[in-house]
Amino acid sequence: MKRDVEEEDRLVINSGSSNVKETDLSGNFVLDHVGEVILTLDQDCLSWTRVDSIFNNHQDSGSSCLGIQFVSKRDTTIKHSDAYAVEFIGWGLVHESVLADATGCLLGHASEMFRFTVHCVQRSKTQPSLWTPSVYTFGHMDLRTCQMWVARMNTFLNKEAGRPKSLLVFIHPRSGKGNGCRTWEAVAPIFCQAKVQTKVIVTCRAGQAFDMMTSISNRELNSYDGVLAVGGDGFFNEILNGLLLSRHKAPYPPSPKDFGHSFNRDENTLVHSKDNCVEPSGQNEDLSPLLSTSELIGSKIKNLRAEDNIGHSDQEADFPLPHERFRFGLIPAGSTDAIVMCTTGTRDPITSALHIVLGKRISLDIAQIVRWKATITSKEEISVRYAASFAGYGFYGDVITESERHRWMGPKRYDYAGTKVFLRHSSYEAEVAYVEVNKDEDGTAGCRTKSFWGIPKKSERVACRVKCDVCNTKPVKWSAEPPIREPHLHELKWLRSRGNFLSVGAAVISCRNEKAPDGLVADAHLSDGFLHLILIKDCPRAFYLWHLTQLARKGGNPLNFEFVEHHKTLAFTFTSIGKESIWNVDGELFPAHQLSAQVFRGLVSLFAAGPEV
Ligand SMILES: Nc1ncnc2c1ncn2[C@@H]1O[C@H](COP(=O)(O)OP(=O)(O)OP(=O)(O)O)[C@@H](O)[C@H]1O
Repeated sequence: MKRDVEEEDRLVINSGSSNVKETDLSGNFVLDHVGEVILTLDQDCLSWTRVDSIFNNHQDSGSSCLGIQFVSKRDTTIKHSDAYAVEFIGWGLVHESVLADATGCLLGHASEMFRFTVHCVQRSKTQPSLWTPSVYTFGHMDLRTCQMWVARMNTFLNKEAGRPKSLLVFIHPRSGKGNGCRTWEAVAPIFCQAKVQTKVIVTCRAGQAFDMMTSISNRELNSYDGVLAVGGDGFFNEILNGLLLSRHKAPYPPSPKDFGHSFNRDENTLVHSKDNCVEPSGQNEDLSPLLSTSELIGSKIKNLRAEDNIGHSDQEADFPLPHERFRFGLIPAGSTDAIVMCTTGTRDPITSALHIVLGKRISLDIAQIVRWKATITSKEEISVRYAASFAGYGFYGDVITESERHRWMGPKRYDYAGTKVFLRHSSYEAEVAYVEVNKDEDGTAGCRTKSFWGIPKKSERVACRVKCDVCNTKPVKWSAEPPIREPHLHELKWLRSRGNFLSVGAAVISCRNEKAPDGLVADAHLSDGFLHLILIKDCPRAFYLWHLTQLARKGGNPLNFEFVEHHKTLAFTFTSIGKESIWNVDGELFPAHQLSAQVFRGLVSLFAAGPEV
């Protein structure tokens, strides 16, 4: 007989409790390695109480035998929001008693019965950002009872919003220490258990993921719930650019009147025809023969604009940005993995995979960087890049240039290159103009220059975290729109800084990583719509070392120095004046003599919940 939902809702099996609601299911089961429990399922969670209270105060943390970790007896609830799979696993052994002998091994007997497992997330007690998968096995002698609980649990899990069903996965096999494929193998079972379909592509060359993201039709892209990068920040940047450069329609950044390029201030559009876009010159290749990988991609990116509709055969299918459903995901396998650190609070592939299968969502600001000239002598050649974490010049560009020469060293190349560039102590003359942000637009915004050369002051920091108030309280009008639009362009107040800089940097997010635990800008937010412009003026090497050591220290104050300018802004322009360095965009090389940049608030979403701090 067909049982309708209402009738099923009233079903209560072996209810030993008078508190059970009509909509709940309740029944006696055996929880593997715990014993007999009364199991209750309601719309928020699956919970249990132990029938046998003899062991209530015994072994209340998870036990192990021969290296196998068993469930903790202290845990008595699994929230649906923390569960990602429920599976009926058939007939087999369930361990019923929990006494441990002197060696910690479990004694007692096991019985055969029908079983189902619940896969969920467990948060580390010492490091709340670190998540591990955990599995609970419940047994019952009746097949139909087990199957019904599985079906009902799955009904609740299917109601959990935002969980992905189908993902496109790119793996960079040579990322970081060359562990891209092994990293994916370690997390792939989580996707299988969660019944997430994955189309996996292992890249054979730099630029392949970019090409595929550019040429994939919107219809096919819309058939996925997201795209995952198994690799580092540079690989993520490649995928991000593949999607945005061909689909994001937006005016180029605003600039001061004397910046000297063809941004049409009246119409808020950029006047550049295909004639403006020249093919990569040999000169460019000469400039940095070592940069072959990223410049190869760069040259492909160069003239690609959303308006050209390159690679889209199905123009009728739209791909709106920001996209309501489609998200990016990042499984860390790279050398720095700053984006993962900032968005999950840890650098752990399993944690990232769990954020993804649980369908977590966080918005991310994205900077649009428009290069007008690659070198002082080159013709105007417009090239656009999007950055999710950081764009830097001077020290940062030199480190990435140097490190590219020593890619064979793996992640250690950054220490080597950093030391070499630090000892070189080069400074570069440049002019930076940036948009002043009024205090009423952001209470903490505006220009901050530091007051003295002495002991740094502790600054007031509101770090970005899970359910961040700063990221979630901005007016909707800011969302994913250009930060400044007509008719407000003429109202912009441009401030300037000109001089010799050791580095010029623009942080979109805090850029935490293992070398800089709080990041370059500890109070940068993932989606507040601001860029943090960090200008480090030429100073004695010892002072610069002091700044770097503050950067490397948890709780340090790298920005509280007289020679450091920190400006929260919406857009900036940069022109090199004397000797040149190279820009570093999300860890990838980007030669630019003159560029402009702006930030788009929450332009893309990531499968992540934010850091627990
Ligand atoms: N199969 C491949 N072979 C070589 N390079 C590749 C391949 N796939 C992607 N790349 C490129 O390698 C670059 C670095 O990738 P990734 O970020 O994963 O590594 P990484 O070791 O963390 O390096 P970085 O610190 O520069 O980010 C990216 O620009 C990416 O385009």
